[in-house]
Amino acid sequence: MDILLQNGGPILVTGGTGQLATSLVNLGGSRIHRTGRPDFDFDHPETLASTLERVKPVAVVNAAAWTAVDLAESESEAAARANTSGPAELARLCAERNIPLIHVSTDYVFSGEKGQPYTESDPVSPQTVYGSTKAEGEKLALAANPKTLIFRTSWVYSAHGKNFVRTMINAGAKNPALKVVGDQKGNPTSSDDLAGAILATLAVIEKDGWKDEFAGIYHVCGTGDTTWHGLAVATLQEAAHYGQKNPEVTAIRTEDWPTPAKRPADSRMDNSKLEQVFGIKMPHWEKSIKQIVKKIFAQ
Ligand SMILES: NC(=O)C1=CN([C@@H]2O[C@H](COP(=O)(O)OP(=O)(O)OC[C@H]3O[C@@H](n4cnc5c(N)ncnc54)[C@H](OP(=O)(O)O)[C@@H]3O)[C@@H](O)[C@H]2O)C=CC1
Ligand SMILES: Cc1cn([C@H]2C[C@H](O)[C@@H](COP(=O)(O)OP(=O)(O)O[C@H]3O[C@@H](C)C(=O)[C@@H](O)[C@H]3O)O2)c(=O)[nH]c1=O
Repeated sequence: MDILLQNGGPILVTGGTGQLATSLVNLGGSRIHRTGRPDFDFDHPETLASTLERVKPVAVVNAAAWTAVDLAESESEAAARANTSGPAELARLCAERNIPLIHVSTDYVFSGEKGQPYTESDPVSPQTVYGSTKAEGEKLALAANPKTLIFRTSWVYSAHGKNFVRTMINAGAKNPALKVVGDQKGNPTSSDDLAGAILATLAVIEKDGWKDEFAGIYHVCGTGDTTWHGLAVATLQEAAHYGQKNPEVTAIRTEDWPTPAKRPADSRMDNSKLEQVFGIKMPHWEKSIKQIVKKIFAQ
């Protein structure tokens, strides 16, 4: 059964064949209109207005972003076009049309030093170019359209696209032993679960009509937390059910896996606002990882 009402207008989903855009297309039914490069390209801002003019959406979900965290350190201008100025212009165009925008953001807007799950009222303090460009994008999108909702998510994985879970399955198939950082904590999120939450939110907005209190920031990540090492172990244990040999997975420290961008040590986020405002509960990551690994081996 479709989550969205059958008889509404088109919902524009940006992000081409990315993880979240694909999940939205798969779950959202006939009202989802997916767009991506070259038709919709933040590097060519004129394509934003032309896409909105053509599709005439009743709402927009922005799932397009620069997500290469390390590469952003050296490609900061392109990252800023995709994560900051592009979303700001998209929000402005949505405001002109008086339509809601769900803009997706990240746990990497936080430094990771709080020691407890972050809430929406915690100040951002990004430590990377990716995180800074996303934090700035949030601010500008909120300012440009009074009907903006920012959905901050984290550690997104799915059966398609580039993500840590697929990387671990591929690496595990080739290597007898893997090393994975065990001192960075967060909430793994299935892109299908995130898509489900976005569609359920749009359904509430359509059913109740727009309310000004809907605008603002929401944390929307898988329930439950772990480390990257914990996620790797859970993924490979599940993969073993499908005949993959289980490699040994050793937990290492952040300093033993040097990267250009410094990841937050603890970017756990609290989802309670999403439940309070929209009545949406996110599934536990340990349940969702089983579904996604199953999908990966069914391909
Ligand atoms: N992946 C993750 O772990 C996390 C993601 N997020 C956020 O969730 C959202 C969705 O991420 P996810 O689906 O994983 O991302 P993906 O990297 O899977 O997909 C992103 C898409 O954005 C498109 N894109 C990149 N640059 C531009 C541009 N300049 N103009 C237009 N489109 C562009 C890409 O297009 P093309 O296919 O042409 O390259 C790609 O299809 C993003 O906002 C991201 O910041 C938040 C937390 C974690
Ligand atoms: C592949 C690999 C990574 N690692 C480490 C590096 C890093 O600290 C951590 C995560 O690795 P990745 O680089 O794959 O993940 P990363 O690109 O940092 O993932 C992030 O993407 C962006 C888009 C987000 O918004 C974040 O929420 C988060 O999901 O695991 C290992 O320790 N061993 C490995 O074999």
